[in-house]
Amino acid sequence: MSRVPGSWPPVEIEPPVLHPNAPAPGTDLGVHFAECFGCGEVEGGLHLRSSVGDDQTVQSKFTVTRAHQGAPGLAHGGLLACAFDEALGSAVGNLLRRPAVTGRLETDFRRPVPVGSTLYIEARLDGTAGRKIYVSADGRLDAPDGPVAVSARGLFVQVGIEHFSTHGDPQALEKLAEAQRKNQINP
Ligand SMILES: CCCCC/C=C\C/C=C\C/C=C\C/C=C\CCCC(=O)SCCNC(=O)CCNC(=O)[C@H](O)C(C)(C)COP(=O)(O)OP(=O)(O)OC[C@H]1O[C@@H](n2cnc3c(N)ncnc32)[C@H](O)[C@@H]1OP(=O)(O)O
Repeated sequence: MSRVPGSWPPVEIEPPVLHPNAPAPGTDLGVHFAECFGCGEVEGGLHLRSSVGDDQTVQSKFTVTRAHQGAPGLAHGGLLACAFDEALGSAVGNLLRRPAVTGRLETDFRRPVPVGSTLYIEARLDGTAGRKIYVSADGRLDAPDGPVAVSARGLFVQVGIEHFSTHGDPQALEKLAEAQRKNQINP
C-alpha cells in the first residue's frame, strides 16, 4: 500500500507566537484537570506526563498498561490516538494559552506498541491560521530517540471559554478556574 501524505499544514499558516506567559523549556506541566482521561488521576487512564521542550514543543511520556490493550499484549489504537490528542492539546493550551478544541486528528500507526512499553511523544506547534491551530507529533518507542511507532497531526480550533460552560459542566469549570487562579503564578 502506498502512503501519500497530504501537504501539512493544508492551508497557508502564520508561525506560532508563544504566549508571553508560556512556561519555559524544562517546566513540568502537571495535570490540567484531575478527571482528564489523558493526564488526570483516573483509574485506567493514560496518566500522560508532560513537560515543555525546546523549539515550541511539549514532551510527553505514556506507559502502556494492561488497561490499554486492544489485542492481547498490545495497545489499543484508539487509546494511542487519545494520548496524541492529549499531547497535542497540551502543546496548544500551554504554549499558546488559547482555549481550543480538537477539530481533526489523524494518526499513522507504524509499529505495534506492546504493553509495558513507553511512548516518548514530541508534540510541536506547526502554525496558525486565524482560529485554526495546526500541530503534529511523533511517538517513539521506549526512548526519546527510539523508532517512531505512531505519528499524528491535529487541527485545533480556538473557541470562546463559553464553549466549555455551554456544552460542558459549568460548575466543575468554575471550580477548576478557581483552583488555577490560586495555584498560578502567571495567569
Ligand atoms: C482562558 C485561557 C485558557 C487557556 C488555556 C490554558 C491552559 C490549558 C492548559 C492545558 C490544556 C492541556 C491539555 C489539553 C488536553 C487535551 C486536549 C483534548 C482536546 C479535546 O479532545 S476537545 C474534545 C473533542 N473536540 C470537540 O468536542 C470539538 C467539537 N466540535 C466543535 O465544537 C466545533 O465543530 C468546532 C469548535 C471545532 C468548530 O466549530 P465552529 O462553529 O466554532 O467553527 P467552524 O465550523 O466555522 O470552524 C472554524 C474553522 O475550522 C475549520 N474546521 C473545523 N473543523 C474542521 C475539521 N474537522 N476539518 C477541517 N477543518 C475544520 C473550518 O473549516 C473553519 O475554517 P475556516 O475558518 O477557514 O472556514
